Amino acid sequence: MTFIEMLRGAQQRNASMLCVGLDPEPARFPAALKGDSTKIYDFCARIVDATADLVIAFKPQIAYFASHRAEDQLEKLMAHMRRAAPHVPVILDAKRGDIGSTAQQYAKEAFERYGADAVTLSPFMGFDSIEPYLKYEGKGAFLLCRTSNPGGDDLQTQRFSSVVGNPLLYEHVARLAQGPWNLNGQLGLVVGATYPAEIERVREVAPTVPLLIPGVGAQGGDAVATVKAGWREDAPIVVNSSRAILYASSGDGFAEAARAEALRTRGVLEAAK
Ligand SMILES: O=c1ccn([C@@H]2O[C@H](COP(=O)(O)O)[C@@H](O)[C@H]2O)c(=O)[nH]1
Repeated sequence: MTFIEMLRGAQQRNASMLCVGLDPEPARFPAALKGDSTKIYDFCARIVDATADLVIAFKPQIAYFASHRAEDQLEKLMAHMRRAAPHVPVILDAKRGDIGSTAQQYAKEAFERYGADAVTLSPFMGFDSIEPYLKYEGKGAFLLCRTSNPGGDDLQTQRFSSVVGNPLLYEHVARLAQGPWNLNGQLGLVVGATYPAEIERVREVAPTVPLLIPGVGAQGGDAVATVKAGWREDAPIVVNSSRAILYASSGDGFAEAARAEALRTRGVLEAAK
C-alpha cells in the first residue's frame, strides 16, 4: 500500500486529520520517568497506544531521539507502531537535504533502517537532492514550503524574480511539488498552521498534494482557520500537534490526558470541515 493510500485509509478509519507528533523530552516526562533518556521508548509507546485510534498519522521528530543517543529506541518505537497501529502511517520528521549521494544514505536511513512511510525534506538543494527518496516506490516526501516559525519569512516569502510571474519562494516550491517534481505522486508540502492565509495560497497552487501542517497547540496556530484554508475531500491534510498532546499532564495519567487532548483536537478539526 502506498503512503497516500495509507493516509486516506487512516483518515477514514479514525475520522481524523490529526497527527500526533512524537517529540520526547525526558525533562518533561512524568515523575516516574522524568529525566531518564532510557525511558523515551516507554513514554512514546504509551502515547501511541493511547491515541492510535484517533490519528491520521504519527510524526516522530528524529532530533529528539538522536540528541539523547536514542536511535535504538526510535527503531523500537517504529517497530511498535507498525505492530500496534499498522493502519497508521508514520512520517519521520528529519528535514533532510543534501547532495544526491548523501541523500541516498538519508533515504535508506528513513525508509530501510526506520521503516518510515514518509519523510520531511528541505527542497533548498534542488531536485537532485529529492530524487533519491522518490526511488522508494510508494513512500512519501513532504517538502518544507511555508514553515510555521517566524523566521520562515527570511526566505520563504521573498520574491523569486528569475521565475515567470515573480512568485514568492514558497509559492514556487508549491508549484514544483504539484507539478514537475512530483513524478509519481509521492510529494506533499509542509505548511504552518500559524499562517492560514498562506495555506490557502498553497492550496491554490498545489490543490491535490497532501499537506503536513504543524503549529496547532503549543505554537498557537488557529486550528479552525487551518482546516478552512487547507481541507479538501480529495487531498488529505495532516495537522500535527506534539507538545500540547504529549505533555497535556505531567502526572501518572499522562497517556490518558494525551488521549483526551487528542480527542478534543480531533473534534475541533473535524467540526471545522
Ligand atoms: O514548519 C514546521 C515544520 C516542522 N515542525 C515540527 O513540528 C513539530 C511541532 O511541535 P509542537 O510541539 O506541536 O509545536 C516539531 O516536531 C517541529 O520540529 C514545525 O513545528 N514547523
